[in-house]
Formats: sequence, C-alpha cells, structure tokens
Amino acid sequence: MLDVRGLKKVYEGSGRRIEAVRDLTFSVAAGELVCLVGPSGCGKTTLLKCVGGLLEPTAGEVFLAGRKVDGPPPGTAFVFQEYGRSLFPWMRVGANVGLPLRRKGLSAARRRVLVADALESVGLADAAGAHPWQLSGGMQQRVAIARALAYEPDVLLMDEPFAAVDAQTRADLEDLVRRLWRERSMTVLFVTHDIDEAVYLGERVIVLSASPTVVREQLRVDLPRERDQSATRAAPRFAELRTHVYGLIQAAKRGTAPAARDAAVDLGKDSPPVR
Ligand SMILES: Nc1ncnc2c1ncn2[C@@H]1O[C@H](COP(=O)(O)OP(=O)(O)OP(=O)(O)O)[C@@H](O)[C@H]1O
Repeated sequence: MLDVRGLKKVYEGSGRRIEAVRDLTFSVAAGELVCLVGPSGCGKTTLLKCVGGLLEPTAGEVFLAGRKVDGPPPGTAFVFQEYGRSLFPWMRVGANVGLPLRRKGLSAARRRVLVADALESVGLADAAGAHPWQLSGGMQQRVAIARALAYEPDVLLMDEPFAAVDAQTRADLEDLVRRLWRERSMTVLFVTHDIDEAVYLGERVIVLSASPTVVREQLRVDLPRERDQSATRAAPRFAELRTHVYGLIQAAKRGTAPAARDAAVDLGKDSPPVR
C-alpha cells in the first residue's frame, strides 16, 4: 500500500544545512495501523509530510497504491498535533468538517450525510452548530479527526495528534483511533514520541534513530486485537514491548547499539524485514 524507499530530506537555506532524514525504507500494508516512534527532533514530522506529499524529498521516493507521491495524494487525510490551528475559528464545527469535501465535487446532500456520520463516529453528533472555540481541547481534536474521516480516506496520517491533550482525553482518543481503524478498514500511519502510546495503538511499531534518521528496528505488536487501557497496559507482554522500545530509543539518543540483554528479547520474529 505505502512504500517509502531510500527517503532522504535535507533542509537548506540561510547558510544552514540540516539533514533531517538520512535514509528511510519501510512499507505499510493496506489496512495496517503502524506507529512510528523516535527521539524528539528525529524527523518524524518531516517524514510524514513527505509521505503526505506536502514536502518534496531530497532523494528517494514514496509510493502509495503503486503511484509515486508528488503532491497530496487523493484518498489521504492528515490529522496534526495543533488542532487549535487546524480548525477555522469563524466556521462552525459542521462547516469545518465539511470543508475538504468541497474538493471532491460531491452534492450538498451527500456532504451533509458524510459530515453527520463523521461527527457521530467521534461522539460529537450534537456539536455541528458550535464554534471550535466553544469546545474543549479533546473535543476540538475529535473534530479534526471527524474532518479526516468525512473525507473517507484510504490512508490516515496522524502527526502526534494527542500531544496537547490531557492524559484521560488522550486515552479516550487512542481507543477512538483503534475503533475507527477497525470499523473503517483504513491504513493508519501514526507518529508519536510516546513509547507507551506507540505500543498500545500499533499493530507494528517502527523505531527511528536520532536525526539524521534511519529505521532502527521494526517490531510486530503481538498484543490481542481488542485492547483495553487497564488490562492491556498491565499485561506482562506490554511491559516487555515498551521496555524494549524504550531501550532502543535511549540507545538511539546516545547513538549506540541497544544493550545485548534487551536485544535478545524474543521480539517481532514475524516482522517484515527492514530493507
Ligand atoms: N522547515 C524546516 N527548515 C529547516 N529545518 C527544519 C525544518 N523543519 C524541520 N527542520 C529540522 O529537521 C529536524 C527534524 O525535524 P522534525 O520536526 O521533522 O522532527 P520531529 O521528530 O517531528 O520532532 P518533534 O519530535 O520535536 O516533533 C530538526 O532538526 C528540525 O530543526
């Protein structure tokens, strides 16, 4: 579905040259929910923008459903971290959610159905007439998710979408993403710097190195498909996986290989190979 091959991104300008992403290669299968996790500043946002066609790679290529990405691909929706900036404050919630649908050339009646359905999916059926600033941060982020859903994307790209909400709201939104992923059979690429969030949400976790970024390891999350904030996070396997990823991230920050004991943990034997 999604193929990232030899992706490199160098920012140049004002006499500075920053190699944000060095050489990234990985694939995401159709209908997979994959979390990308890495140290702060390792180029996660840069990578996601390249995948979403918002930024041109310096080298390498991104393919989506077999087509090379050279601009925002149809069928792809973004949810960003900064919901406050991604919703238009002067537009009501329903209008915000329906805005991208205008590009699809749908009838007004069909747009109304999609907007209502998306708001219902995120538990905000009653909020269509409100302005974003009348809602809490968590509700605003649910509006941003509804806007992405209304577009009926095949691929949902999420860039640290819950970084700015409180812990309880975050847990609810994590469960919302897993539910919507299952119900709508979307491919989801979810970027986070939060290790627990990556392991809780993902069917697979791709761990990135520090910048300039490469894939450090990929591991399959062999937790039950039905996840629960209490039971899953208390499971020994959850602890094992998060400890392993934590070790990788710490080693990435130091620029060293992970400790031998940690590397020996039986993890991700069925993971796709890192190419
Ligand atoms: N437009 C830009 N111009 C120049 N440098 C940039 C630009 N955007 C990002 N960078 C640099 O590229 C590197 C990676 O940044 P990026 O935002 O992609 O990382 P990140 O992993 O998403 O960060 P964080 O975890 O803090 O959100 C950083 O060194 C950053 O300063």
